[in-house]
Amino acid sequence: MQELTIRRPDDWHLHLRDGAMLEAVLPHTSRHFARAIIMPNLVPHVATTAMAADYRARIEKALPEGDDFTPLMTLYLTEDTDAEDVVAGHRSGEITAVKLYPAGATTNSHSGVRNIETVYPVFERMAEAGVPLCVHGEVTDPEIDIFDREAVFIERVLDPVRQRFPDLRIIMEHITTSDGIDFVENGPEGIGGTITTHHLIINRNAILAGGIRPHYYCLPVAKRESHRLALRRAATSGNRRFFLGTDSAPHIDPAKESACGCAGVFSAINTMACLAHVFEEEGALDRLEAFVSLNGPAFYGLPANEERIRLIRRDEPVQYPERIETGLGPVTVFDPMFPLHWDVVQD
Ligand SMILES: NC(=O)N[C@@H](CC(=O)O)C(=O)O
Ligand SMILES: [Zn+2]
Ligand SMILES: [Zn+2]
Repeated sequence: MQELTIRRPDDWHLHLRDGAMLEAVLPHTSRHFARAIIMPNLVPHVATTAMAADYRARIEKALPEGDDFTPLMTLYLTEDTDAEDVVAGHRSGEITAVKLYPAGATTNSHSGVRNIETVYPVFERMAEAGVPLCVHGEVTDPEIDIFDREAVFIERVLDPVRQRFPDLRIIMEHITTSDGIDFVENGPEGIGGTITTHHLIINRNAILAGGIRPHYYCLPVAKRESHRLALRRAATSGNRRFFLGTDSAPHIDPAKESACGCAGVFSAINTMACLAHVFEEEGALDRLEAFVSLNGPAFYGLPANEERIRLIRRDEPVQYPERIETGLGPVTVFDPMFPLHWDVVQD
């Protein structure tokens, strides 16, 4: 039996939704994670500091008794965002970051940004005030092949923004390509990147293995194997610029198992077990703590968590539910397609 003790991890990209879904999924994150960056793509989207404060209160109310979990709130950037509200919200501690969704890029992104230059004045104020920008990095141009949308976004949007606002802290979220890894790795200090659990495990073939597998469909869509290997190398390297953002994104099964299924993988329950497996496979268990517990807070200028969790490798596979009930319908749990032997124990 192998054992590993690490600082309690944080999740730097998480969808908790609202209402009954929030109540059903939150305990699976708060059990293992101390903090999470909470995505603002609700309907209606979290547009102002006041709305973020209300949402935070709903999250705190849904927390299981005794769980110590801090939601780090974000604002959904639109072409109407008030830069002064962003700066004031960040200064007061209510807002940790601002989230850029290109309009139409992903779930609930229709109010996102159409023309990037219209939000340049907001970036200007964010750069001055030290407010980080989280980015869903895909172009939405239908002419661009879906597998190329991340690389093209870097070229058309991210790189120009980075050059124009050298002081803006930017997190390229859920990186799925070696282009994304290169951008973060070779960029200046203020550029970071999150990597999901599932993109370390599946490549694009998983979505079409013997038929359409909607539970492996997420955005950005998984890419070819060489990209997955680049993600693994970056995540397990210890490089401080890369940290975990699970992008755990629950949708009820009928919404995924449909002629036009939603994008999103729900992985909150078994993420730590999957990651321990991946890091063990890469001979990098000693760098798991950097990826899940140290690099993220360092980037965001927050202290690492003091509490510890223990990971134990059991001889027998550890069982996780195939799906959870939510009150709205079942939500399928990410299946890594290998047995999980790692168990998380809290002392
Ligand atoms: N990742 C996804 O496939 N889906 C996310 C949105 C997002 O992070 O792009 C969701 O909210 O469902
Ligand atoms: Zn996204
Ligand atoms: Zn997401």
